[in-house]
Parts: sequence; C-alpha cells; structure tokens
Amino acid sequence: MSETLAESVDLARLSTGDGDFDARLDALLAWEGVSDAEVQERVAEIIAAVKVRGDAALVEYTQRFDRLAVGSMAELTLGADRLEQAYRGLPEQQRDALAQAAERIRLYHERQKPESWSYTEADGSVLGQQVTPLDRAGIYVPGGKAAYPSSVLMNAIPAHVAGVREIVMVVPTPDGVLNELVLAAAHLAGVDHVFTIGGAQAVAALAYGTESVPRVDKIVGPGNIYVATAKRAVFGQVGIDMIAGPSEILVVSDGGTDPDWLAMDLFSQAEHDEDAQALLVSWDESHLDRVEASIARLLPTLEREAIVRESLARRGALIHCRDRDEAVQLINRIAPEHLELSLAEPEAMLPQVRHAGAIFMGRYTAEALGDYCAGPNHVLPTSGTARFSSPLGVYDFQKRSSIIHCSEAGASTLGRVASVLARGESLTAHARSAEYRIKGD
Ligand SMILES: NC(=O)c1ccc[n+]([C@@H]2O[C@H](COP(=O)([O-])OP(=O)(O)OC[C@H]3O[C@@H](n4cnc5c(N)ncnc54)[C@H](O)[C@@H]3O)[C@@H](O)[C@H]2O)c1
Ligand SMILES: N[C@H](CO)Cc1c[nH]c[nH+]1
Ligand SMILES: [Zn+2]
Repeated sequence: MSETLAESVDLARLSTGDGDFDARLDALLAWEGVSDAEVQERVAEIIAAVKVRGDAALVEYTQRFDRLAVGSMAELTLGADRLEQAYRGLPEQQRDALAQAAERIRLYHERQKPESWSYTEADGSVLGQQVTPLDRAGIYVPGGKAAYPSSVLMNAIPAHVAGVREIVMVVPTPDGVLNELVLAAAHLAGVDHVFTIGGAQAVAALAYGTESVPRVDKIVGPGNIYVATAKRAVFGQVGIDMIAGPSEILVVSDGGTDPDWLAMDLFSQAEHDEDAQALLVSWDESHLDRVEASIARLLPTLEREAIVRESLARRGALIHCRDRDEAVQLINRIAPEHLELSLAEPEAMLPQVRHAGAIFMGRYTAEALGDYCAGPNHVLPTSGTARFSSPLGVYDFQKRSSIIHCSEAGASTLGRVASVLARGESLTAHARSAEYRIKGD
C-alpha cells in the first residue's frame, strides 16, 4: 500500500493474524443504535405526545423535524388519485422499471405463501393450522436523507400477496418535497393510505392511531435510529417485523473479481448512511491492495462522497484472512445483512454459510440488484441479527391459528390423557371438562 493511498482513504486494514484483531473487529461491528439513552428519552417523549394529542402532535413534529409549514393532517394525507397521478406522470422508462421490479418482487413473494393445512387421525379427529392475513399493516418508508421507492415495493408487495386488507404507508417528505417515484410505487403496490409523516411520531401514530391515521396491527419497514427506537418501544402494542439498523455489506473475494467492481459494491451500501458498514474479506493480500487503490481512485467520483468517506472511516475495513475456512468463520461471526460471495465457485461455500440476510452468488451478482429488482426482499436483518431472523416476507403479514376438531372417539382418547395431566396440575375444572366428553364414563 502506498503512502499516498493511505493518506487519501481513511479505511481500516485488518488481518486475522494480528493480536488485536478480535477487539478491532468487535469495535467495527458495534452499533450503539437503539440502546442510545438520549434517543430513547426523546422517542419516549414523542410517542407520549402523539398518544395524548394525536394529529396536533403529528403536525407539530412534522413542522419541526421535516420543516413543513402545515396546519393540519389533511395537508399530510395523500389520496388514491394523487398516487395514480404520480404513476401516470412518470417518464415511460421509470414507469417500466418500476413495473418490472414490482412484478419480479411479486412473483418471488408468491412462492413464500404458506398454505393452511390439516390432517385426519384414525379416529376421525382433525388437526391443522389456518393461515390468516393481518387486517391492517403499517409500512414505514424512509425519506430523511434519500427517498426509497424500492422500499415501498419491498414492504407493500409481500403484504398484498399475504392478503392484508388495508395497507397504511407513512413517509417523511423533508421540506415538503414529494418524491413522485415513491408515490407511483405506492399506487403500483396497492397501498390504501399515505401520510407524509416520518420518524418516531409516524411510528407512534401507526401504533396508537390518531384522528386521521388508523391504528395498525403491525409496523414493518426500515428507518433511522428514531424509527428503530420507536418500533422497539411500541412492540407489544403492535407487532413489528424487526429492528433494522444501518445497511451492511460483507464481500468475500477470491481475488478474481475486478477491484473496481468490488470498490463500487462496498460504496453501494456505504452511501446509505454514515453508520453503514462495508467490509471486504480476502485471503489474497495483493488483491486487497488493488481494491484499496480502486477505492481511492473512485471515491471522488461519487455523488455521496462525503457520506461514503465517513462511513468507510467509521465502520469500513479490508480484512486479510488465512484461507477460505477462516473467511467462512468470519461470515458466521459477522452474520451480515448482505453477503457477496465473489468467488469462482460460490456454490462450494454456500452450504457453510449459516448466518446472512441475503447471499449474492458469484462475480456478476451485485448486491444492488437485490436492492431493486432481483425479486427477494431488501428489508433484511442487520447488526448480526441474521443469527435469529429472516428477510421481510409474506409470513410477516400472516398469522397462524391452530385447528383442533375432535371426533366423539377422539374426545374419549384425549380426554383420558388430559384428565390425568390436569389432575397432576390440580386443575380440576380442566380435568372435569375433558372427562365429561369421555364416552361411557
Ligand atoms: N434495511 C433496509 O431495507 C433499508 C432500506 C432503505 C433505507 N434504509 C436505512 O434507513 C435509514 C433511513 O434514514 P433517514 O434518516 O434517511 O430517513 P427516516 O425516514 O428513517 O428518518 C427521517 C425522520 O427522522 C426524524 N428525525 C430526524 N432527526 C431527528 C431528531 N433530531 N429528533 C427526532 N427525530 C428526528 C424525523 O422525523 C424525520 O422525518 C438509513 O439508515 C438507511 O440506511 C434501510
Ligand atoms: N440496501 C438497502 C437495504 O439495506 C435497500 C436499498 C434501497 N435502495 C437502495 N438500497
Ligand atoms: Zn442499498
């Protein structure tokens, strides 16, 4: 690595052989996020205000945080006509791209649709599971630093496929700037109501309802630290999908992919947020040097250069590891939101990957394709939560009810077992309720 490059890019170089490797990696992976006490306090205040003062609080917070000179919620409400107008008014190229993405996302999510099922036992009893959609879902579409039409599709389409009756969308419009693609995507994805509010106040409105905003059963979708903290705070009052933190990418490269491609893949997530994470792991050290040179050369060409620089400095790293096995260990330790296996034979590594939100296979699969139009969802577990959670999907908009239908004979057989267990718990009403139905007793 030359002196000039080291000076021009503030980006950590780590090696698994270094004595302080574990500590340095842990520091990079840590994200204060929803445990920040100051943010928690502010969010609690906002939620309490919306709970008590409803629309009036929403209007005030929107004036303050999004700098909108509005006087009522009517000015922050968009009807179906306005969404359709946005769709019809798009340039043809944008309308086609949006429609193609929507169709691919719909086709992918159709495959996730779980079916109700049941089976009949020898005595005629039937056991099963009935799958039902949520009545009303709330989707949060981020809009503070950038507008995300793709997030409208990724949140609303699975809800629609699941059969949700009513979809309520909230999206902040800083300085009153409406994004036509966001509105058009809402039309295309079958959103029923749109409110141009954001942050913790929008989450509170969805959770508790206000004079204008209907209370929903579950809130899904990504957002900044205020949104994530508010979602965690209202969980229990409503369902939530996950607490999504800043975007992340982990690229594993065997050294055979064009370094410029990899540099841009890292930038693609770093440009979301100063707290986004971009990591590259390789067992080929000279390849890491080449990627670092690409990063230094390409950085000044980015429109969001300042955000990317900050994000790389805070949470980016090029990591040299011993071999493929050590790369796999790192993947499973990091449990990244996005994992690119930029390898000649990614299939060989795939079965060893236990924790990752989405896995992008081979040199040609840029993570960005998954963000927009490949089909799978781009709302994914972050901050290592891929260890226990999954991408947003149709299943997030459905519930399951157990079905038990005893025949007369089945009631006798099960009644005897239940009676014994109930008396063992000293719950005699349980026992007698089961015993009444035992034939011949
Ligand atoms: N995981 C995903 O699928 C995905 C997709 C798109 C974006 N993202 C992430 O979502 C995040 C979007 O963040 P954003 O900020 O651009 O938009 P956002 O919509 O999440 O947040 C904007 C809102 O934050 C609130 N806010 C801002 N400053 C505040 C303050 N000081 N006090 C109280 N409230 C305040 C305001 O109400 C504002 O409307 C980024 O981190 C991005 O990486 C994730
Ligand atoms: N990479 C984001 C999820 O982490 C999703 C997104 C939307 N637009 C572009 N990217
Ligand atoms: Zn992205």
